[in-house]
Amino acid sequence: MNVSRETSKRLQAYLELLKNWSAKINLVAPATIEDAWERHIEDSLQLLDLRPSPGPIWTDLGTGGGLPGLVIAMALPSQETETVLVESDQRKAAFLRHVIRTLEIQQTRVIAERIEVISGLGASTLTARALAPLPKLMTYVERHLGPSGTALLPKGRNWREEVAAAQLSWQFELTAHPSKTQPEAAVLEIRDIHAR
Ligand SMILES: C[S@@+](CC[C@H](N)C(=O)[O-])C[C@H]1O[C@@H](n2cnc3c(N)ncnc32)[C@H](O)[C@@H]1O
Repeated sequence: MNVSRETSKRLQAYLELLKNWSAKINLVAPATIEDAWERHIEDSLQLLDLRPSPGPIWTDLGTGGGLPGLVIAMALPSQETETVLVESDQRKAAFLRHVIRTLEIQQTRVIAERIEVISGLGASTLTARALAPLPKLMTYVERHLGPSGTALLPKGRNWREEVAAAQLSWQFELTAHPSKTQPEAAVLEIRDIHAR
């Protein structure tokens, strides 16, 4: 996805903060820091291209150091959508809030609690990267996705096995999009979820 020059500058500033704080807390795998634009920024931005239509709430579960939720919040057209980041690790949540304040990211808030205990967020779009295998992730998605919402879930090369395992307990509509940044990986677009 192409972003404006202003957004690109903010994303670079975010990467600087990510690198600085990574010296103290484990925000992303150290080996990925040098290649962070492709491994993290482009990997996150590809989700925006898959967003079905603008909606009021974009929720990112298990945001960690900001991926993909904070990148989405910086790149979304302003004002139309609130971004809600859920991250239970208090130090990571403090980092997310620091970035939001420092880069003046609008319409974005952090919930520093566990996904399982907070009330359903009714997300119009829901993302979660590297949070849990799909069968477990589906319980989180079902809790926080609104009735007509869409989940966009980046998954590694074993995504077909994860889908088969999840289908034992869940019915859902699925479109698998090839990842633009990782060979054999996919972004799973999931909606209309029902427990079997
Ligand atoms: C492997 S990291 C991935 C972080 C980020 N999404 C990424 O792709 O770089 C998983 C994150 O989810 C958070 N997490 C795991 N289980 C959680 C839960 N039940 N509620 C809230 N956050 C959770 C962890 O603290 C961690 O930061």
